[in-house]
Amino acid sequence: MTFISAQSASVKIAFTKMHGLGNDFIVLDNRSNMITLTEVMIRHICDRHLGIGCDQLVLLSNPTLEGASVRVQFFNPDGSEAGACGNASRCVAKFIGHNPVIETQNGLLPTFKEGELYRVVMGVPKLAWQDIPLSHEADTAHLPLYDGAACSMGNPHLTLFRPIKEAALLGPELEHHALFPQRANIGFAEILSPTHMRLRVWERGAGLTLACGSGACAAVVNAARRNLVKRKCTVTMEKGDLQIIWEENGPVHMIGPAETVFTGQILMDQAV
Ligand SMILES: N[C@H](CCC[C@H](N)C(=O)O)C(=O)O
Repeated sequence: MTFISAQSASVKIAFTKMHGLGNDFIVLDNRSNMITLTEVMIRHICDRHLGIGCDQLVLLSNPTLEGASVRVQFFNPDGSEAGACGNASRCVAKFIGHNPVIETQNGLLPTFKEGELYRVVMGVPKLAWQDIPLSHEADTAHLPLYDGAACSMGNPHLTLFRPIKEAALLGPELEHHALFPQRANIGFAEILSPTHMRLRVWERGAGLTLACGSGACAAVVNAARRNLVKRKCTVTMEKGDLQIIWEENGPVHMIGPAETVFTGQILMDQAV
């Protein structure tokens, strides 16, 4: 329930704090259409010192597509909007309940509660250079950048098969590399076996995060394309595992936890 009260020049916005394996989110339920978010407000809410703090802000609104339960928009702390956010999609499935179909920029994502975990069908990965997008034609399975591989899960991902400790070092520069006209999320994957990898992601617009759901999907797709792993693979990140399954000629499934931490209200200066 979104609670809005306007006192002089400030407004109170109700929120729910959630996370998926430590990738944390502020969820704003705007199905009552009471909130008008600006980029300045998004950056303020996401700020871990001046606002509440999160890796992404998740805005829920009424669906516009046939078959959708809820429309979801994902915003990075720098104010940019992302077409996909796997960990947040599991949190939305928990928040809404009853296996909602999530409407995103990338289409409809079916969700399913499975015991204490949530499955999100994340869509078919886009492998063509134009769809990632890249700035020019390239073999997206073997890029000149550290021999990485790229795909889109509704957001651009470069996967490097390099030590995860290099994420903080190489991530910032590669996020803004000229090869990615919309920037990119940079995943560092250590292959442990044909069915297990360790992953750390430098996220576009957010920096180093503890987990990245779409990044885990992209890493399995990119590794499977190079026969480094099977299409069903466990991805271990800092606070736990995701199970990723890439169907033959089909969508990627992601299965993992979603936690609610607290609810509250943030007081925003209307001028923000
Ligand atoms: N930073 C990403 C969005 C969040 C992805 C991540 N938190 C996930 O769980 O997929 C981007 O700009 O594409």
